[in-house]
Amino acid sequence: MPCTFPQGPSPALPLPPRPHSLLVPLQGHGPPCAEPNISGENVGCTSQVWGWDYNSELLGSESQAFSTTLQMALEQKVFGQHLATQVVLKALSMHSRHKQPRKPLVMSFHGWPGTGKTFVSKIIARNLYQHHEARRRFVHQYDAVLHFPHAEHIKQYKEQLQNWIRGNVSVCPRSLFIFSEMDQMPHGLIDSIMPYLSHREAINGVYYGKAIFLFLNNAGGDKITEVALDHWRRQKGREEIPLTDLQSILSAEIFNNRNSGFWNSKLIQKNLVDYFIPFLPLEYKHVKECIQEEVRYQGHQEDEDLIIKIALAMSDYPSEDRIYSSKGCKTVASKVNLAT
Ligand SMILES: Nc1ncnc2c1ncn2[C@@H]1O[C@H](COP(=O)(O)OP(=O)(O)OP(=O)(O)O)[C@@H](O)[C@H]1O
Repeated sequence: MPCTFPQGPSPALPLPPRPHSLLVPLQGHGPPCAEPNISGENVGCTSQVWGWDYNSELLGSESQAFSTTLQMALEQKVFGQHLATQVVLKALSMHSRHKQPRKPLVMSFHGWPGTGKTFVSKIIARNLYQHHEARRRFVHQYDAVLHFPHAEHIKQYKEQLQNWIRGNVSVCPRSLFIFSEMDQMPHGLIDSIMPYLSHREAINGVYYGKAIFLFLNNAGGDKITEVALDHWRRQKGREEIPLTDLQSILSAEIFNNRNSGFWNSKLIQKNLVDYFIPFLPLEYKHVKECIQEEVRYQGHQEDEDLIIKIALAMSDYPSEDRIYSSKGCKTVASKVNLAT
């Protein structure tokens, strides 16, 4: 069963003419089709080669083991994001248990830079697909700035994006799609994948319910910070910030904000995003933990004074109280490198 697929775009260049290819879904026991990944390279997707079928649902004890390992990774490595980690864990555990989930799992991460959105998406990818070769085949990253730089090419991008998703899911149903820099996404582009995110059986023989979509956005970050700051000013704990309020604030904000890739998006209107996940602004103590982690990673001796100095310098918002780091933990590695 031969398959041909479109090639991915050359980053930041006008798109080459794209072949109209016939996408043949992999049905049960046929030989593996070549898979289009973002680099345009064709690789197969035989999910069993690593001793584990990544395309099948997790059964009882496997599901429990997956949840426990993911929970440990999130709790140990991610600082100050109790809301995000709770929701991610619940959503993934539920989705991975089902043989035929009703729809793909769609999560939208929101927050200031450096708060852990990409970091968490990497932890998810690593835990879902432990083998690096599996990650290469099942995990697909799209960077709006890199892959969709020219708003005037939106028509081509729409077709291309549909082809990539259709092609990837037809051979690797449990594919993970990560869209970063969503704020730079040309308006309307993301709606082109709407049919794949809806509740359906299969479209032209391809079933999308097992796929997972993650959207990473800065849009909504200011609103999250407003809510967090308001809580802090009313002397309420970070843990008391209500998730449900934030979720509705986020969906409204990204729909109405012209600086968001979801501006006026039908995906939002039709409620196809399952979870809007807030990444809270990081406080001094979280930045300090990031610095400690980085000091260890770079193999330096822990120097408490130095760690405090860097963490204090990074806590800069709002200017009068300096509770949060406006860059999160983003520049920690270079700061530690320079200071040691
Ligand atoms: N909450 C966190 N806990 C632990 N480390 C973090 C956290 N947030 C950020 N980091 C560290 O900072 C680095 C940069 O963060 P990350 O790339 O996840 O930010 P981001 O939220 O995706 O930012 P942007 O919106 O600019 O893409 C991570 O690789 C990680 O080392």
